[in-house]
Order: sequence, then C-alpha cells, then structure tokens
Amino acid sequence: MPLPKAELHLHIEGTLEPELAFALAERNGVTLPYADTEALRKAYLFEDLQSFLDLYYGLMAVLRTEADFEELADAYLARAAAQGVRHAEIFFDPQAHAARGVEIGTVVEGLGRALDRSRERHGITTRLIMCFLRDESAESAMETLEAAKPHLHRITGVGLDSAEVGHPPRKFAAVYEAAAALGLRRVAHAGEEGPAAYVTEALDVLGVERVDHGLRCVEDPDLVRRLVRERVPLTLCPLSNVRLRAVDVLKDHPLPQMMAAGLLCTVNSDDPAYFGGYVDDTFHAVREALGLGEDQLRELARNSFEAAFLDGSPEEEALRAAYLAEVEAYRFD
Ligand SMILES: Nc1ncnc2[nH]cnc12
Ligand SMILES: [Zn+2]
Repeated sequence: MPLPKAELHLHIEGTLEPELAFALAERNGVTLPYADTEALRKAYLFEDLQSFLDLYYGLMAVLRTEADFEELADAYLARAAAQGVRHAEIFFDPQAHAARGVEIGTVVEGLGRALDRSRERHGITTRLIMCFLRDESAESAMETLEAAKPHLHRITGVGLDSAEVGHPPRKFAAVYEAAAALGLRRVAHAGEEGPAAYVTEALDVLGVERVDHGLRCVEDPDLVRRLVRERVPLTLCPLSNVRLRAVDVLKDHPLPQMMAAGLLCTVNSDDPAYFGGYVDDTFHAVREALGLGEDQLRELARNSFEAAFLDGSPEEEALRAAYLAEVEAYRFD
C-alpha cells in the first residue's frame, strides 16, 4: 500500500498517455505526426523546458470535447488513487486549448465532470488551478480570467506556467491582483529554469502562497531563510527536473539539502505521462537515489497535506486531520 499523500503540482495535460492520445486522435479525426505510441514515446527525449513544451502543446491537439477532458481527468484520478493520492490539486492551461478554438467552458466542465465523481469513485478530493501561460501576453491572461468568470465555482486558484526565462512574474501583477480580488488562491512556477529572483518576485509581486518548483532558491541563502521563516511550501518535481535537465541526475537533486535547511518541500509528478512516473513512482525514485529515510518520506507526505488548499472550514480541517492521521499511522514495508 502506498504512502497517503496529496499531489499539488500536476498538469492534467501532462497526464495524456500515448495510448489515450492516439485513441482521441482517431475519435476526433486528428492526424498526429508520429506513426504509433512507440514512436511517440521515443520522442520524449528533452533538452530543456522549451523542447518539452513544443511537443506537449502539439499533442494537446487531440483534446477537443468535454468528454475528452473528462476521460483524461478520470484516467489520471484512477492512476493517482493507485499511487496513494488522497487529494489532488490539478493545473490546466486554458490558453493552450483556446489557441485551437476549444473554449474554457469545454475544458472546465469536462474536467469538472470527472472531478465531481472523484471522491466517490477514486477516494480523492480535488481542486482545479487555472494556469496562465507566461510566454503569452499579460492582456491574454486577463482575458482568460474574464472568460473563466462563469466557471469560478469550479476553480480554486490561479497559477503561472510555460517558458519561464524572460517572462518574470511581475509581467502578471495585474491579473494576479484581479484573481486575488475574486477570492482565488495564488501559486506560480518560479525558479525551475528561471533565477531565484523570480521566486522572490512571485512572493512579493504576485502574492503567491506556494511556489511551484522553486528549485533555484538554493542559490540565494537569504531567500531560503525567508522561505523557511514564512513556511512557504515548494512543490518540487524531481523526475521532471532530471528529464528537463534542470538537474543532471536524480542523485544530484538538492531535495535532501532543502529538507535539512527546513524548507517545506513536497514531491510531485508535474507531467507524469512524459517524465517517467506518477507521484508514488517519484517517491520511490527519490528514496532510492537520494537515500531518503522513512521519517523524510513521512515528512514529505505530511507537508503535502499541510500545503493543500483546503478551505479552513471545520469540515475541510477535519479532512486534513484525517489525512494527516493516515500519514502518521502508515507503516512502510
Ligand atoms: N514543468 C513545467 N514548467 C512550466 N510549464 C509547464 N507546463 C507543463 N509542465 C511545465
Ligand atoms: Zn509544472
């Protein structure tokens, strides 16, 4: 039985497995530039974040209808349940779909149908986080927030993803302010490929409550001290960091040093269909490669529930307490 955990950094489009991509391509009459699933998998050799994003946005062409998004999310939730996930906070990229004429309502309502059944069917509570593409304009982000307004009952927060370098958080100050005014929670990718200064900016200018990745904070000791003091959660994705070459090999990942420094680290899968594993696979990989002990694995699981966007109501705090109790009671094999 896997360790119970929350997954806080998961792009739903990054769970599109080659088999489902080809099935949806056929259903929707989309021609993919790969002969078969094996040829597609062979293309998953990335140089950096951009080379991944090019393939990733291309493959999204198969996602067209509410039923497609529902099937995608349900397939993820089934896999996540088998990996010990009890709570999942799921990113989606509305602009990447709008670019080919798929409206945000199709995306949100399709995902929402799967999420509505998730607790009953998979034993997983869920949240949706809408991400802005940082290599698109600030105006486009604001239009996306506007387009999301009829669907806000389904959306817990906003995030920022896509190509990081050259697109600093401050570009999105206005849309984050507008999102906060709507009561949305705020996260942002920062310090994945971009510098530690982007992490500081995400905190100071965007008001984020969690930092996605945040890996390069280790280059700024003052920032590390601040993140520890303010208990800002980091949603680390070690397998992603290796596949996108932010880290050479897994055994060089700074996760143990970051935990030892007192950072509130969580471990997540990012885009598991592309990076070689879902979240429990990632826990196993870091356990092996980095020699993490049971106490550290339990700390990562505990952190994931502490950092989750449960809403502070008595019901949701009771849920968090129940999840944390499950972590404490867990016995490793
Ligand atoms: N690792 C990542 N970084 C930035 N944007 C992304 N979109 C999907 N995965 C991403
Ligand atoms: Zn990510």
